[in-house]
Amino acid sequence: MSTYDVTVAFDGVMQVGEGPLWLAQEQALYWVDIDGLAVHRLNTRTDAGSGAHTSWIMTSEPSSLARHAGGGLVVATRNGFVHLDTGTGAVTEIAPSPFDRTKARFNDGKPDATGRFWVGTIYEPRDQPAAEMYVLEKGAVRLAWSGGMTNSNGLGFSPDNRTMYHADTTSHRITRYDFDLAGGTVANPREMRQFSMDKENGYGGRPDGAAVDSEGNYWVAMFEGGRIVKLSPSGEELDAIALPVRCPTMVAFGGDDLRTLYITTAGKRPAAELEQFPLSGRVLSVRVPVAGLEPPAYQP
Ligand SMILES: O=C(O)[C@H](O)[C@@H](O)[C@H](O)[C@H](O)CS(=O)(=O)O
Repeated sequence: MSTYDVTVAFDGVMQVGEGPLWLAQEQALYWVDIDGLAVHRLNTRTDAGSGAHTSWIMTSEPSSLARHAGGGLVVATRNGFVHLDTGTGAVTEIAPSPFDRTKARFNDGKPDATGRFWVGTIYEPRDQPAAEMYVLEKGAVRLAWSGGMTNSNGLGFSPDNRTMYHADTTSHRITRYDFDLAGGTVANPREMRQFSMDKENGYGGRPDGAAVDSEGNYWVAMFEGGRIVKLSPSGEELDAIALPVRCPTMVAFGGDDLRTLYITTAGKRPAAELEQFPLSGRVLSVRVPVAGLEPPAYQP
């Protein structure tokens, strides 16, 4: 395991920091606080001054972000997909969520190279694998698949766009799919990595949000595992980053060279955990030796 120097990128405390997204054009990191109902921006330009941090309050839980090709962001929220004009703060509905909002919300999402925004759900009762995968395509929402998962997470696409990576946090499993970019479909699911669910013997956490680097390796936040794990496309553990928090939630590559890994974390945790890990809820960052990929924009 390499040695990494983890620092605090943003010292505000999130309830459930998630969905980090780097916008190279702005040299800014965006992320959400799911239970805080907020979208945040950190302008990393040294001349940002008092404008370094901005946030916007949503009307329901935001869970993931995509850059909108027309400007601003697409935000996946419990109530549906909205456009956030980050210049004016205006929020405009794109499409309502098509599921029972009393039992589910949108969760982790990623745009594909054609500009579709893939977003899974979390089935909140967590008593059956009833989560779903949706796709926002040209303003319309379609169901990609249903079931087989409880908390949809860990979405990523290989650099050649021929593989989709996906995690179900609850079952501690990461799956690879053959991805048809032109058709927007997946096939041939194969287990990529099954993490131990034994919380009594060296528990390493469960896969949450993830990102794929320019070499095609998959970096995943291990919730309650206190680490980021780097996996090869076949699921072999190549490296790991130990963190000063127990609950990282997702990673995104940023910085002017895409070699800064930003890490969102959960702050809404038991008091004993917050005492042991006082940086819980912050946005962390760490320099890594490989560049990431800037996610594509959503195409309306
Ligand atoms: O993906 C999310 O919604 C957030 O990262 C967290 O809610 C996290 O995934 C979730 O709490 C993990 S679990 O349900 O406790 O396994």
